[in-house]
Amino acid sequence: MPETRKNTAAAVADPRAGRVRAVIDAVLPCVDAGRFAVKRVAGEPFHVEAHCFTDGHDVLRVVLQWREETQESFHEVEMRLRHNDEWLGSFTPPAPGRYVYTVTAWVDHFESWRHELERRVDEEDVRIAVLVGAHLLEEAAARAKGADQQALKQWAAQLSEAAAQHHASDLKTLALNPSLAELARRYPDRSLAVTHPVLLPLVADRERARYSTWYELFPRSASPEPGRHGTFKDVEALLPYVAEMGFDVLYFPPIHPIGRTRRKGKNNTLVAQADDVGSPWAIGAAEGGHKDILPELGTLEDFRRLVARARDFGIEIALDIAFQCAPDHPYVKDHPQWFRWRPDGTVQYAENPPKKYQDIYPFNFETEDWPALWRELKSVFDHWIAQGVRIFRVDNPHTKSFLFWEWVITHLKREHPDLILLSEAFTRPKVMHRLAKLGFTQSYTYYTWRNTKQELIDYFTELSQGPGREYFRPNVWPNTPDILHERLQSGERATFMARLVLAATLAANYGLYGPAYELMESAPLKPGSEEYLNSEKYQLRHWDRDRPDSLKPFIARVNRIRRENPALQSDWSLKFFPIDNEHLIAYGKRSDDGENVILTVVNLDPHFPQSGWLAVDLAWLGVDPHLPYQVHDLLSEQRFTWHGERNFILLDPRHSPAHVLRLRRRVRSEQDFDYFD
Ligand SMILES: O=P(O)(O)O[C@H]1O[C@H](CO)[C@@H](O[C@H]2O[C@H](CO)[C@@H](O)[C@H](O)[C@H]2O)[C@H](O)[C@H]1O
Repeated sequence: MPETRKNTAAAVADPRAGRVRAVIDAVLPCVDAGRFAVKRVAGEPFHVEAHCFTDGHDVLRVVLQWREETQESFHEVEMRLRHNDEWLGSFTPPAPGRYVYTVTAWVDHFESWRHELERRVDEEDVRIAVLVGAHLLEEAAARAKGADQQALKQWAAQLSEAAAQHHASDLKTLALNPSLAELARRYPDRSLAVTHPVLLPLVADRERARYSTWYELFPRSASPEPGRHGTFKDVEALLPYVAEMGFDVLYFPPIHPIGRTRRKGKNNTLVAQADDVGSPWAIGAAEGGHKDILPELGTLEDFRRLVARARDFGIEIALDIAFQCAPDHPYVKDHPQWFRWRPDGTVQYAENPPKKYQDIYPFNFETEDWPALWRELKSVFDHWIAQGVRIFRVDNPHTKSFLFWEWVITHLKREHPDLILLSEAFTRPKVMHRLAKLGFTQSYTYYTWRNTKQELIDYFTELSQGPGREYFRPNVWPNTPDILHERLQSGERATFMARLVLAATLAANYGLYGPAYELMESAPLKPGSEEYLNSEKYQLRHWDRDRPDSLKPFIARVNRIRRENPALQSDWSLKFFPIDNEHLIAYGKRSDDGENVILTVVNLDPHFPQSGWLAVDLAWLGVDPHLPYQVHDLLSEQRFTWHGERNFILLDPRHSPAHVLRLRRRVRSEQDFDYFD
């Protein structure tokens, strides 16, 4: 039966249905009418808006209802009318997990009566209205119990009695007594209430989902001795280095045994030499597969110790989940049905067009044995979770089945609500968004390829203000082992600094691939290529991390600024400000309470000083237009006193391509002298 006819039939069957007058037109936020979850952070208020009204001018009451997904009873929060039939309410999900919320509304006869009585002046009208009120209070008393019931009955009797004796103004004072109204409000008649038909889902993550600072390194290049394969113990020795730079997530490309058949050689060559180490994403060899560790890196014990040591430095280890197999992977022999075999007995290698991955087989998600495949892949996550890992970067998720992702993420997050999954899908926007909707906590973005002022403004406005922000949390990277953008190929220090400042201040989640970044590695494989020359993807590298020109101190400062300024730890407050120079970009971010305000200005031209007049919005900054204010450059420690909206900016890339300015408003102290806070 068509949906509308079913509804009509149900309405006729329910004797109440035709009497319901409250309408819930929309409940926001919601993603695809409730098909997917909105994302927020546990411990932070979640604001809900409902569009509710009724015919005529009776008064509505509207409540927001929410509960943990697995609980049965709802918590209820009264919503308040803002204007224009828009009702607001909020609740704070107490812990990471899945929640549901909805809205219930009803025409409230008691509130309507009060509203009506307030407007009455005619003595006889007031008297009748008061009698009506007495009747409503008796009804409320019938719904109440104990002392409340007695109080309501008493009030009803008082009103009936008073109606016969008192003047209109006394009657009104008596009837509109606010504390008695409060009591009556607790016992509303909800028999004709309507509830929004969809229980909307909400995923509450832990804080690191909103604010995280990632550093990617290849453990095999962590050795202090040139030519020796790095180990987890070497990475342990690098933890202070990573911590000093202020990173809180340390992410490794796959750490598993690497296939030998079709192993790739240095610089992505298709024939490996005897000493070539292969690509870590070519997972699986005689030594094992996705649950095993490449013996050269160390043992499972070493790994567990590294995870624990990292935690002492405030760093979480993130692993790469790359669901694909080198031809030598044990799965290929043990579960041949998980691969698509061609008539000639071969498997077509994996691709992410135009890239070709000749050294790996993709799984066939159309296999009839899919339940076993799904369970096995989930057990890979389970295995690493059992070793203490809670953050995963998922390789190329768009080349695997969407149904699988929804299933596996739902189950994993139900069991471990603190999991963070970063989706590495540099593909079509709609596909990236679908993956985020399916449950990925964070998503890679196109930031790497957004370089001009207008590109950055358009892209970050979309990310921070567009409807996708309800479920798509950007994680922006100025470089990755796969992407050495043309701009960075110039090797200019100012460009590396500017791209870093942009990433770190435009996005609350950002990461970089080091030490290539801090050492400003800039040589491409060949002209026009975005691949690094002598990429660590195919060979060991030895890095001189102590090089005097390293950007390490600069990165450490930028990350410290992020840590000390809540304005930079979330995305939605971003606001761009006009500045009359195409090479200068300016924007602000502020904390939820408006106390912490950061203005960033970046010179996108690495060669020349650029200057311009910046126009800020004083009301947005929370600055009194009649007082001067100070901006404190947290990069250079310079302080500038500004007046009014328009202020002059000059940025010389030879010194610093950016200002990260903390607003210091003028305040008056108790001793009555002025200072900047
Ligand atoms: O496809 P993307 O560009 O998003 O990159 C990710 O996935 C690739 C496949 O896992 C991975 O590619 C690397 O590993 C392949 C398998 O060993 C190898 O054939 C490629 O040459 C190598 O770049 C890429 O690193 C990863 O980020």
